[in-house]
Formats: sequence, C-alpha cells, structure tokens
Amino acid sequence: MALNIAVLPGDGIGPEIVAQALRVLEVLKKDGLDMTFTEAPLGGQAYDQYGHPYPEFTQKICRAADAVLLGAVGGPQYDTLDRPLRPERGLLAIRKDLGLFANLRPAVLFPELANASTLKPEVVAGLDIMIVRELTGDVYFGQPRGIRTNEEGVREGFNTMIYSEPEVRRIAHVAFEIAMKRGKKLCSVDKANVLETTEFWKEIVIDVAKEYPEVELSHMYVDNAAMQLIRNPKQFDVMVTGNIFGDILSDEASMLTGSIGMLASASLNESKQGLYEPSHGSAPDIAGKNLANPIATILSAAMMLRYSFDNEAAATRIENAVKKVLAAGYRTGDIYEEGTKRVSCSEMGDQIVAAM
Ligand SMILES: NC(=O)c1ccc[n+]([C@@H]2O[C@H](COP(=O)([O-])OP(=O)(O)OC[C@H]3O[C@@H](n4cnc5c(N)ncnc54)[C@H](O)[C@@H]3O)[C@@H](O)[C@H]2O)c1
Ligand SMILES: CC(C)[C@H](C(=O)O)[C@@H](O)C(=O)O
Ligand SMILES: [Mg+2]
Repeated sequence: MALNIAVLPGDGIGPEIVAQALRVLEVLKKDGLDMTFTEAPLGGQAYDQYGHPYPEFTQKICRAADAVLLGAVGGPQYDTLDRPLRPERGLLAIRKDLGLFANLRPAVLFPELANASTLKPEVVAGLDIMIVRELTGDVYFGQPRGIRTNEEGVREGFNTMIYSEPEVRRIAHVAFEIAMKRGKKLCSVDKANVLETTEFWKEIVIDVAKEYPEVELSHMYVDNAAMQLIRNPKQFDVMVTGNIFGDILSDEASMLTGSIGMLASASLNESKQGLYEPSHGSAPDIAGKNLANPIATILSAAMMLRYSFDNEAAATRIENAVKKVLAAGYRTGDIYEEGTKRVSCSEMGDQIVAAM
C-alpha cells in the first residue's frame, strides 16, 4: 500500500523548503517507493484560505495520513489576529489533535560544518545529541491561561505550567528507550529547585529509571544545561525535558551544528504516525528570496522514512546525499564560509537530488 503523506507547506520559507524535500522524496518514488502526497494548508496560509489556522479540511487529511511533512508557520502579518486564530495556534492544535507528544530533535554536527559551528571545532567534533522534548503539555497547553484584569484592577498575563504523571511517564519511557539504543546516557533537564511542576517531573523520571538500570541517568537545572551546552556539549548523549525548556535548548543546540537550518525534527504519537518539520520557523526576513537552507526539512523527511515507515535504507540514502553535497562544498548563506560554494535554496535542492 502506498505511504500516505500529508504535505503542509505553511508560511514564509515553508513552501520553499518543503518543495526541496518533495523533490528528494520524488527520487525515492521514481525508484519504486510507493508514496502519495496530499497538500493542505496550515497556519497563516490556512487562515487566509479557511479563516482558521487548522481547518477541518486539513484536519481530515492529516488524521488519515501515515505521516505529515510540514514547513513552518507564522509571520508578522498574523501577529495582530485574535489569539486562537494565529498561525502558531494551528501548529499547537495539530500536535494536540494527533497526540504528537514526543518531539525528537537531533543536534548532529556534519564534520564538514565544524567551522560553521559557533563553538571551536575541537569542542564540537563528533557532536551527536538527541533532544527529547515533551510536546503536548507544559505551559503550552496548561489551563487557565490568558490576559486579564485582576481584582486590584491591574492587567496581568498568566499561563499554567502543569504535567500529569502519565504525561511524564510516557515521555520518560521514550527517552530511556532511545538512550538504550545509543550511548545509554540520559540527562533530564528541569528547574526542580524552583518549580513544583518540574520537581514532580524529576521524581517521575527517577521512578521510570528503575526499569532501565543500564542507562546512566543524570539531572541538570535548565539554566546550567543552557550553559553546559556551550561549555562542553559532548557531555550529553540524550536529553529529555519539558515543552518550553526543550523549545529553547533545541534552538540553542542547533547553532552547535552550524545553523538552525540544519536541525530536523520528528514529532511522534503512540502509534507510528508522525509529523516531520524543521525546528526553525518561517524566517520572514528571508522568505520568498530563495535563500533558506532546506537541509533541516530534507533531514526531517529522512526521519519520516526512519520513524514512520521503518525504511532505514531510504533514510540513510537521503542523509548520505546531504553529507556528499556538504563534502563537495555547497552551502546556503547560513552555513557559508570562505572557500565554499554559496548556493540558493533550490540550488541546494538540485545538488541533493543529484547526489541521491
Ligand atoms: N515550527 C514552526 O512552524 C515555527 C518554529 C519557530 C518559529 N515559528 C514562527 O516563525 C516566525 C518567525 O520566528 P523567528 O524569527 O523567531 O524564528 P525563525 O526560526 O523563523 O528565524 C530565526 C532566524 O533564523 C533564520 N532561519 C530560520 N530558518 C532558516 C533556514 N532554514 N535557513 C536559513 N536561515 C534560517 C531566520 O532567517 C532568522 O534570522 C514566527 O511567527 C514564529 O512564531 C514557527
Ligand atoms: C511556533 C511555535 C509554536 C513552536 C514551539 O514553540 O513549539 C516552535 O518554536 C517550534 O520549536 O516548533
Ligand atoms: Mg521553537
């Protein structure tokens, strides 16, 4: 049966980077991998078309799909909309709707980009961290939330940081299972010295650890973790953390690999259905200029083949093509350095397609 893939280009650079990932997937299709692509709008694009950032039309297509490939959502032109209609709410809605609680963000340095990293080459050589971010809980979804005028007549904004025991248990299991397949080292990141929510998180992670005696578990406060990622990132193998800390730490970790344009992601639910998107946003500052780095999206498509379709060979084929193109010296602006060949978004796509 054909693999049924929903394609959501979204806003800003979304359509440009998704187009390149689709070209790469088309190569696999031509070589016999049976896939169907169904396009649907999400975010601002969906608001413009349907008046909602995650319209029923898109919901139906995504629920029926085996996997979803997404570009990015958002843009300044939507920032003044009513809160529930903003593009980012569409992204949160699809994550919740499909139950995509486990967000995997691999920060892996391609050796060819050692000089593009913000850290010294010797500090990042061989860097390979898997950030496991819980994606459907925390302050992102906790109720109550809003902006109000309190009893003293003072306006205030408020969110609720909350995690239930089952939510922490299931993401902890995902992280331990991943650690078992890698270096058997897991660091749980919290702010247990101040926040009850994450003190509770830590307690549950320690309990789940009893089922994984082979994994060396450590705990780190998020402020220290942010610093340690810059000081000595190779001390980490797998990191597990909540939604908001994971959002921030993964953007930080991306720069160790050269650029946010290199950081792929997989968002998985309890079955094999997943949403695959670059970790970055819609980059309004470079949108429509054919300047974006499509590699994070192309590597996300590789993650889709690996995690949703168990097709390790196809995933590796894409990753090797990316390696080959970087080794040949092709660079988009975000990872460009003197002596390399600067290419546009679509030219990077041309090179990766050719290397396939
Ligand atoms: N998953 C998502 O859809 C997602 C993620 C993050 C931000 N956003 C949204 O995107 C919009 C812009 O947010 P932002 O500016 O804070 O973050 P951003 O990630 O869009 O951009 C931050 C910086 O990184 C650069 N950048 C990002 N991706 C790049 C790529 N592939 N190649 C080269 N450079 C790249 C941008 O040009 C910009 O300078 C906002 O509306 C935000 O809410 C969406
Ligand atoms: C756009 C926003 C809702 C999103 C998040 O915070 O999860 C983004 O920053 C990400 O990292 O995917
Ligand atoms: Mg983010």
